[in-house]
Amino acid sequence: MFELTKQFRFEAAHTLQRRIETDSSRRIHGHSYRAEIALRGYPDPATGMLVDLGLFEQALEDARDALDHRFLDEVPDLGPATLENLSRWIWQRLVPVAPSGLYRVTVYRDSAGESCSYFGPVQLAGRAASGAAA
Ligand SMILES: Nc1nc2c(c(=O)[nH]1)N=C([C@H](O)[C@H](O)COP(=O)(O)OP(=O)(O)OP(=O)(O)O)CN2
Ligand SMILES: [Zn+2]
Repeated sequence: MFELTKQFRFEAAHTLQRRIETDSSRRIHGHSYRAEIALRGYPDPATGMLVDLGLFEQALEDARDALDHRFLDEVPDLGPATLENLSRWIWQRLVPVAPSGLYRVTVYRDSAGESCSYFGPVQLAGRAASGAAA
């Protein structure tokens, strides 16, 4: 099994309703984010590639463009702009266009040492079915 990853960066603004740090979180402020998308599978013996990284990059461009230099509170279907919702939103945006083998979307906020990964509904179902601890 191979895992092939591609990253993109985006800068975006948001507000967040929280129980702590309420004032600063509710004010519009910005973060630098880094998204990593992982495909898993086996390379085509003829090309030696799981997928051409150029095609992979094209699939990510639309998601990056929809987030970069945006006010995340206004991005349709995102909900509160948390790392959790961002990673799932990118996954859902990629599902129709990403090469097969989409495995994980991780969104990093490096300045705070934070990240969140979304694995999609198929893997979650598999984990639950196998009795793996959450
Ligand atoms: N489960 C989650 N909890 C929190 C999230 C999240 O995405 N998932 N996000 C936040 C805040 O947005 C995040 O911690 C940033 O905090 P903020 O005060 O806005 O900015 P910082 O000064 O900490 O980070 P910089 O990017 O360096 O400005 C909270 N909880
Ligand atoms: Zn924030």
